[in-house]
Amino acid sequence: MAVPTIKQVRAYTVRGGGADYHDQGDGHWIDGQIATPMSKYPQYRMTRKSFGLNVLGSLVVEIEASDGTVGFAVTTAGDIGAFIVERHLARFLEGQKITDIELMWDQMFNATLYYGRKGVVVNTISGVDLALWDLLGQWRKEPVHALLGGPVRDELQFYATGARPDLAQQMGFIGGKMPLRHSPAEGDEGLRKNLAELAEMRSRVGDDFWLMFDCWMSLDLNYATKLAQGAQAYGLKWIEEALPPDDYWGYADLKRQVPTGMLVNTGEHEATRWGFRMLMEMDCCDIIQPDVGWCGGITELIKISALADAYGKQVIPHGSSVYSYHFVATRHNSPFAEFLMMAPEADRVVPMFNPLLLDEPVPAQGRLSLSALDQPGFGVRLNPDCDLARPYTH
Ligand SMILES: C[C@H](O)[C@H](O)[C@@H](O)[C@@H](O)C(=O)O
Ligand SMILES: [Mg+2]
Repeated sequence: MAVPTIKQVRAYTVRGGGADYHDQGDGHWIDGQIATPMSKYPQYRMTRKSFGLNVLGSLVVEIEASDGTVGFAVTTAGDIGAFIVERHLARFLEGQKITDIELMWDQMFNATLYYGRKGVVVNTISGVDLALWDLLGQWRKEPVHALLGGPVRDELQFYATGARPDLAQQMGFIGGKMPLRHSPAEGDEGLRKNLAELAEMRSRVGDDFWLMFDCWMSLDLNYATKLAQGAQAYGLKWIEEALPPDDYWGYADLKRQVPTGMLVNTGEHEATRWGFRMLMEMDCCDIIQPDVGWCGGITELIKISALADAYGKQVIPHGSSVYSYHFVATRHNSPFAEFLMMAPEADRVVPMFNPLLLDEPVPAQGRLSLSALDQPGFGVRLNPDCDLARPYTH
């Protein structure tokens, strides 16, 4: 059977949730007061939308093959991503065999090296890469995890990220990751509030349920060290993304300074095998947390994960719905996954990329059977009710 070629690549944008899950309505827990690198500016302290965390919006990449098969994927890149796809990356895709994913990835990455390397450009390349894997799965009529060598477990288990770890425990998740709400700008009083919130949650969930802090790049080394030391009394399992992503030196120091047994994790805003090589060679963290929609896609995450395995590191991808589930299912060093609670009060399970994807599987009792991931590609469809725009063509 002749391998089809890529006939056309199309890039759409959409607002309101979806892959850019920070793009939510007012009052959502994810836009409450959460510590960020902008918290030192009082006018940007109370919500993250105030400084523009949701400016990008979702990018939808659709790839049509010569035999009519269509693959798609979504990521966080919005209009910028649509421009890059239509006006730059499409030339490396159209006319290529749909199986030549490594070749297309290498050309997309090297052609954008002069203005990319990380951030929204690699988010965009990731979105194209995920769409290519979806297309291949659609054509071969196989789920992506089968294309990656097959599952090593028959179900996935999840921790939940959100404002209510106590409710996540009742829903059967294996742990709860809380956004850190007070930044160093609020001084020792803010530190006390952070620890009080952890203490309160620990009192609700008992001693064995995992509790973690997500610090979203907002701290300095001294504050992070004091927070970790204070949190030991409440059994904090890990301190996540305490420092800005480029502070490899700070992470290496923090990992040496936290209480024995507490994990230092990071990586969701890191990209490519080279970025994660830095994290591992400098011994910055215990678990790496690449986002498959931001780090370079499945093609790059395969490389990152193999390197991590050689270092004896676990790879627990940042929450990215089906795009990470198919990967996690196939990796020995990915024993659990993240599920972001996207209900405004973090009080019920709703699809992570709601409302953009139809058939998006969600965990029940904190677990997801591989049988829920048996459809071709990533097993999801675009919601036709979502208002897609195509701002650029080529
Ligand atoms: C909950 C965190 O503040 C972020 O919103 C979240 O996207 C990310 O850091 C995570 O690890 O889920
Ligand atoms: Mg995080």
